[in-house]
Amino acid sequence: MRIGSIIDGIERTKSNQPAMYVKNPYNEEYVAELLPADEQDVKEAVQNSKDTFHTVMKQMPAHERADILRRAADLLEERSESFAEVIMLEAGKPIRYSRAEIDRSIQVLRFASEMTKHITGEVLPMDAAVGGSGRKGFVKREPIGVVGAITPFNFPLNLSLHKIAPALAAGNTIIYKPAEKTPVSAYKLVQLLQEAGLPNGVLNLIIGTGQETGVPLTRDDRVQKITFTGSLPVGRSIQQEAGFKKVTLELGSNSPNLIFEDADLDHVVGALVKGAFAFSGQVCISAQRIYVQRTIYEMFLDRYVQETESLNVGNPAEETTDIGPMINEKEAKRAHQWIEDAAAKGAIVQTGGSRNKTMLKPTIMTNVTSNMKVTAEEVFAPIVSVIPFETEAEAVAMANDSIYGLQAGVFTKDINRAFRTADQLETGGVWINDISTYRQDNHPYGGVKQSGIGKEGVKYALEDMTELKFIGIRLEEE
Ligand SMILES: NC(=O)C1=CN([C@@H]2O[C@H](COP(=O)(O)OP(=O)(O)OC[C@H]3O[C@@H](n4cnc5c(N)ncnc54)[C@H](O)[C@@H]3O)[C@@H](O)[C@H]2O)C=CC1
Ligand SMILES: O=C(O)[C@H](O)CS(=O)(=O)O
Repeated sequence: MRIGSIIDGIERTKSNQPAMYVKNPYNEEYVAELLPADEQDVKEAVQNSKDTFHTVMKQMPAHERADILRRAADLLEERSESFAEVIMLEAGKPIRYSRAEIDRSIQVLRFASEMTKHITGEVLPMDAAVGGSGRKGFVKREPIGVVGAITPFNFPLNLSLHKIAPALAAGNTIIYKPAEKTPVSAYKLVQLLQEAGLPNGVLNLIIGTGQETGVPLTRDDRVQKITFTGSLPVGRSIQQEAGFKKVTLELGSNSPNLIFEDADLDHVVGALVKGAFAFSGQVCISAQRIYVQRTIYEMFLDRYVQETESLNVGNPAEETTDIGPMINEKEAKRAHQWIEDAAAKGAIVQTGGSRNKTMLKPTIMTNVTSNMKVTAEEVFAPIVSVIPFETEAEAVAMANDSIYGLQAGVFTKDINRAFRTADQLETGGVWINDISTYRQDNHPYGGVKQSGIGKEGVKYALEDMTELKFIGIRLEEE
């Protein structure tokens, strides 16, 4: 399979750039050849998106946008197995988890379709201001224009739809720059939306590297907003390059989970095995730091190690596989090195710790300190640290000792402690009696501190992809 950028509905079949290849991270089998775009392609895509915004999108009524999104959801449901297979092949995500991603993507399209018909404004009480009597004031939401969507490899379909679906619902055009590691699902998604009735040029696809295509897209003044999900260094660079446009940044994390002595351990152990190791920890809200009250620390650790060791590690294509490969060998080596660095400083590997090519065994570490990379930075790998605490205040202080603040989990049966702790945690979201890794697609989602700027979750992304316009009238006196 060869794939190129799709601009104004037409696929580019030639490239001035060296070809790139997508390989299955588990066995290195060929998945696709890419024809990467360059800066000139990006410029043409932006001009086309700008023109299409004025000639097509501005005229398209809400009910038509809602219908396209609903038809896309129906088509994705029909083809869910083939999309799941693509994600499994290009990202190495175990097939059961790939299917779960498709189910969520369908929901995101449906939420967006429903929201399209409820983009409302307000009527202002103008006479509340001195001199305002005899005036009427209205606030309406308008689409912002061209949205640049730059996405990561780990949830290639769902995290892309968290940008594309609300942007379409709001009536914008989009330039979609998916991760070069996982562009096949992106390519299939653009084709599916075209089949659902999206006119040419409303969603332009740019296949290419961050440097060749992401940077010029970010810098282009004809783009009104960049919505980015990915790593902190790239997010920082986007913030600097974006100039005078809106920016949403969904970045990394080293999410804390706090387990108090009254928690339901039967639930907590299983939930945190999944929360730390699903998709080999390559989830930005993955449980990375687990704080356990000292009185139950040993009991939790024993059960946690035991349940982790029962995970099936292997081929992501197999139904029974829990843990597959990491995205590439470079990332697996980097993560393995972090384990070794921590061990050299006194950390103990309770289980795991070994690597074979892209396969890193689920790893639990104890005796860690806050200056080790495995706790201080985002590991984005199947590595979790378990740390004891004595008091609620100590647990909250350790959890907040991070440059990140995306989501946290708190486990307790004491409702007062649950809310007290949730109020004090410096994160964009807190789950009580669930893992930091749990996300629903309709709640506001996004970090504080260096985990990002702005919120996603269909309604919230949509709001940020519209501009408020005020229209006032001074009525003539009789
Ligand atoms: N907060 C959130 O919702 C999420 C955050 N992430 C973060 O993403 C990272 C892993 O994903 P990756 O794909 O490796 O991230 P990445 O940051 O390397 O790449 C993400 C996207 O940015 C593009 N890019 C790279 N350099 C660029 C530049 N200078 N200007 C513009 N675009 C550029 C890439 O081509 C890709 O499409 C982790 O750090 C993870 O925490 C991942 C998923 C969700
Ligand atoms: O959608 C999700 O489950 C998460 O946002 C994926 S990630 O952002 O944590 O990687």
